[in-house]
Formats: sequence, C-alpha cells, structure tokens
Amino acid sequence: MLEKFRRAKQAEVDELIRLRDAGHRHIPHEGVRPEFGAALTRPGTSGIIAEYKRASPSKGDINLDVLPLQACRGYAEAGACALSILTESNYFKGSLGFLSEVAPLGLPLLRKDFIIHPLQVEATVATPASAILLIVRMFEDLDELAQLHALCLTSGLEPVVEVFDERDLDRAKEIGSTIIQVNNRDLDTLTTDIGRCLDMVRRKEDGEIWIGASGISTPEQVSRLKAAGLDALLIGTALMQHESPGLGLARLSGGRS
Ligand SMILES: O=C(O)c1ccccc1NCC(=O)[C@H](O)[C@H](O)COP(=O)(O)O
Repeated sequence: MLEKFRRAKQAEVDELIRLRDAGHRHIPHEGVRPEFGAALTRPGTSGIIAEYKRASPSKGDINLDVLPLQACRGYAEAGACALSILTESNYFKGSLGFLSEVAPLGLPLLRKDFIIHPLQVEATVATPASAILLIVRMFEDLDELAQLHALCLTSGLEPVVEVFDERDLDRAKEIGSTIIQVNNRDLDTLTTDIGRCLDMVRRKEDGEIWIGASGISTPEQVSRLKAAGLDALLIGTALMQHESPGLGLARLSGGRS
C-alpha cells in the first residue's frame, strides 16, 4: 500500500524538481506557526487532533460536502487542540491549499501526506502548517529519514513520526523523534485495531509526546487510550462521517459545541 502511495507521490516530486530547476523558489510562510507538540500536552486540552479527511482508500468518499473552513471551525468550537489536514490528492482528495484556508482559526496544523523528498518539506514551509507527518515505513534507508527529520526541525516544522510496529518504533527512537504517532491501521487489510497503540505506548519515555491514530470512534475508546498514556488522539473518519463534523467531535469528546 505505501509503495502505491510512494509511486503516486513521485509525480509530485518530479514536478517540484522541474519547478526548482526552472528557478522557482518557495517563499516561507511569514505568519505565526502555533506550537503543535505543546498544544497536545497543555493542561486542560481535549487532546484531540481533529482531521479534515474527505475520502480515503478504506472508505472511498467520506464527506465531500463540508468545506475545510466549515468543518474545521466546528472542530475548533468543539475543542480540538490541533487540526490534521490531509493534503494528498489522489487517494484522499486533499489539497495543500486547505492549510491556508483553515489557518485563520489559529489552531496548530499538521500536514498529513506522504513525504519522501526535501522539496516537499520546502513546499510545506510555504504553508501555515506547524507540523508534518513522516512515516518511518516509507524509508528503507534510515539516514534518508534522519535527514528529512533534521530538515523539518531546522525549517521550523515539528516532525510527527508515524510507526506501525516495534521495528518502526526502534527506528523512530534511533533518529531522536520526540513526537511519535502510532497508526492502528493494518496497511494490508486496512482494518484498525486500537490494541496496537495500547501495546506500544508501554514504550513511551520521558520527553516523548505520543499520538494514537486511526479507528477511534467512541468516547469509551477515547477514555481508554488516554488512560493508557497516549497524549493525544487523531480522529478523522468518525468525525467526517457526520453532516456536521464539529458536532461529531463534541459527541465523541464531551467537548463544547
Ligand atoms: O484512512 C485510510 O484508509 C488510510 C489507508 C492507508 C493509509 C493511510 C490511511 N489513512 C491515513 C491516516 O493516518 C488516517 O487518516 C488517520 O489516522 C485518521 O484515521 P481515522 O480516524 O480512522 O479516519
């Protein structure tokens, strides 16, 4: 599955290389980037990262009717501590432009995509994103991942490093990741099992911020995962399936609406 995403991304990377070779430069975003990691652990936070996700490989179209700002305003009103914005276009019907559309809400933004090349990091620096997803499995060569991780940090983006299993976690820790996201989705079957982050969070160490992602859909799961030590939970489908995603979040978290 990830190989399929990597191939789809290569076309985007080739275009970024062509533009760079033609002299195009990304102008860094000049506004404030609210701190992402700090927002997940601030006292009193809901600890919920609400995702704007229009479609997915597992569900097909989820919600094409609610615009980014409309959905994310609802998330902000319902107490989301940060927003995850799917920018991948082929499988998730996302767009990089969504980041600027929702930035006026003032919440920290995670760019959720398949990042494999430094020019994608540069392109992200030109947006208001505070954080960017790096998926350990996308990299055979750990040095390549370590270099992208370092580039994110020096560029002012907080890298969120996603792991699926213990080996990924070993590699994430080896490069010094401090924001670790455990994905509960099995990439072969696309099914989810929250037991994965419940197991892995036992390896959380001081100074690390842990996020549990995928397949979270009930208030009971939210309470159980938080009690197990996850700092934040990233939720997309269960919210976007609501006509009003913000109301979906309010129901799930008992937050304001
Ligand atoms: O959502 C998918 O079907 C999917 C398939 C293959 C790779 C990644 C996929 N999703 C990306 C995500 O990480 C999720 O959007 C995120 O964790 C939220 O999950 P959910 O709450 O289950 O929508």
